[in-house]
Amino acid sequence: MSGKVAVVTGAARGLGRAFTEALLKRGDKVCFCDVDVQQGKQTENELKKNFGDDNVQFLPCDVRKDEEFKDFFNRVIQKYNTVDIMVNNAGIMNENQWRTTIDINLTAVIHGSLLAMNHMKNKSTGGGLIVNVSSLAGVMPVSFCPAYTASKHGVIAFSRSWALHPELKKNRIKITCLCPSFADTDIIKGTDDKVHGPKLARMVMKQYGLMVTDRVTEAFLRVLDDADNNGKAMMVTPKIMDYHTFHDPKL
Ligand SMILES: NC(=O)c1ccc[n+]([C@@H]2O[C@H](COP(=O)([O-])OP(=O)(O)OC[C@H]3O[C@@H](n4cnc5c(N)ncnc54)[C@H](O)[C@@H]3O)[C@@H](O)[C@H]2O)c1
Ligand SMILES: CC[C@@H](O)/C=C/C=C\C[C@@H](O)/C=C/C=C/C=C\[C@@H](O)CCCC(=O)O
Repeated sequence: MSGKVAVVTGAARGLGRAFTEALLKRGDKVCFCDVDVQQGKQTENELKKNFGDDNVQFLPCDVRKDEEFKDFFNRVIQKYNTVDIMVNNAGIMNENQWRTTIDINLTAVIHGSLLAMNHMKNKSTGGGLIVNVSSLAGVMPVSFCPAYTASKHGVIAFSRSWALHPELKKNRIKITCLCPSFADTDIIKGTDDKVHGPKLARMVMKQYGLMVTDRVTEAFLRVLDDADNNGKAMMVTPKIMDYHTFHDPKL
C-alpha cells in the first residue's frame, strides 16, 4: 500500500481517469479535477463506489484559469493535508485553437508544476513527484499538429530544466514526463477539423497502432516506481516502453 496523496488534472475520463484508478488501486488518495463537471461527478461516483468515499474526490477546475487552479490545489491540501504526487494530465489537441492548446497543454502544466513545487518544498515531510503528461509528439516532429507538438516539446523542456535545479534536489522533489503515442481515448476521435491533414493523421495513427489505456497506465506506474526518474521522458508505444535518450550538446 502506497498511502500517498495525489492530484490528477483532467481526469474525468481518458488517461487521467486511468491514472487515477491506478493510484487508487495502489492505496493512494486522489483528488482530481476537470472542466467537464458532469463527467467529473459521474467518474467520482463510480470511483467512490469502488475505492471508498474518503479516498477520492472530484473538484471542478479549468486549469487555464489561474485563480481556479490555485484554489483547487489549496482545497486538496485542506482536505488531505498534503500533496505527494502531482500529475499534470489535462490536455487538448486542436490546431485551429492553437492558443488554447498552448494555454492548456503547456502554460497550465507550468502553473501546476509550480504550485506543486511550492507546496512540496515547504511541507514538513518534504519531497514529492511531479508527472507531466507530454506525448511522443514531445520528442519528435509531427507535421499534422505543429502547435500541439510545440506544447508537448515545451512540457519536456520545462520539466528537464527544473529537474536539473539544485533546489529541487535539496528538497527531494522529482519531475518527470510521460510520452505516449496514440491511445484509445476521446482526444484522438473526431479530429478531422482539428489537424492539418486529417488523412495523414489517420495514416500515421494506423501505422503506429492504437494502445489500450492499460498499456499507458503500465508505463505511468513504471515511472512512479522508478527512483531514477528525475528529468526523464518515458516513451510508450505499442512496441516501446523506455526512456528517451536526449542528445544534449557537450560544451
Ligand atoms: N490519447 C492519446 O493518444 C494521447 C497520446 C499522447 C498524449 N496524450 C495526452 O494525455 C493527456 C490526456 O488526454 P486523453 O487522451 O485522456 O484525452 P481526453 O480528451 O480523453 O481527456 C482529457 C481530459 O482533460 C480535460 N480537460 C481539457 N481541458 C481542460 C481544462 N482546461 N481544465 C481541466 N480539464 C481539462 C477534458 O475534459 C478531459 O476529461 C493529454 O495531455 C494528452 O495530450 C494523449
Ligand atoms: C488522428 C490522431 C490525432 O488527430 C490526434 C492526436 C492526439 C494525441 C496523440 C499525440 O499525443 C501523439 C502523437 C504521436 C505522434 C507520433 C508520431 C509522429 O512523429 C509521426 C509524424 C509523421 C508525420 O507527421 O509525417
